Amino acid sequence: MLEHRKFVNREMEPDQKKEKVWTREEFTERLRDVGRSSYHDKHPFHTAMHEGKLSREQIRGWVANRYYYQKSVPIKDSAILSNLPSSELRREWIGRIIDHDGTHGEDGGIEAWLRLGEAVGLSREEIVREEHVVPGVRFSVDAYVNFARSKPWIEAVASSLTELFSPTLIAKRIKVLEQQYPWIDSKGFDYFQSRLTQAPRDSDVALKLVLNYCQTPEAQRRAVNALRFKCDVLWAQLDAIEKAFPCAAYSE
Ligand SMILES: O=C(O)c1cc(C(=O)O)c2c(n1)C(=O)C(=O)c1cc(C(=O)O)[nH]c1-2
Repeated sequence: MLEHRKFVNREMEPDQKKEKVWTREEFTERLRDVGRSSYHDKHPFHTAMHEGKLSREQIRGWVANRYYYQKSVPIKDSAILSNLPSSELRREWIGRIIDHDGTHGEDGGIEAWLRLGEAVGLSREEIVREEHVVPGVRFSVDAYVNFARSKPWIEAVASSLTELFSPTLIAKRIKVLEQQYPWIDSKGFDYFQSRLTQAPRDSDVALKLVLNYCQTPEAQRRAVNALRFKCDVLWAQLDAIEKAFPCAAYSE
């Protein structure tokens, strides 16, 4: 476990001198450092997925549990929206909710995730009933929604910056699923295809906001810590999934 990623006390790091404000470039690098050290692309469950080692049961467990994250993302974004102080900022953010919930006559990401569920052999009903969602996933996702509700909006925006790192992981995942898991109907991959354009656009907006609004050492430190928190949210989900669908089930 320890060789996969470094765990730090979020309150103590990063080591930023009180008086020093990072330049935009330095600040961006600090944020990217968080991804390099702590993003869930390095989680052993993802490593096993990428090596084609997951059983059907494990893939199904992952999809069924991730549904809880997917359905919570627009709730999280609605919480952020409610804390944004201007129409201009709310206009920037509102599209995220539509991306996931859809709009009249157009499906969103949650529907696409349910189609992925069907493509891996789950029924829509068992996903929506959350029969397979384990407590650790529920706790970590709920912590993310609560963070968005209760923290200053710019910290909540900073916590979404894991999306700076997701396109590389998702592009790899599409290839891996197609090549290593040919039993999955590739029609299920629409969700991931849409994220390849949505995530860079969203993280671009979020990064600009964070760079513009976090202008003191304290605000910058808080933004980095928010991103660390979010990496823990993603990591904890995979820990819980791995525990419920363990490595012993790798051989099918
Ligand atoms: O599959 C992934 O690895 C992954 C990661 C992330 C992320 O890094 O936060 C998101 C998503 N997917 C995703 O599908 C998604 O809609 C999403 C929204 C957010 C967010 O914090 O607002 N992150 C992510």
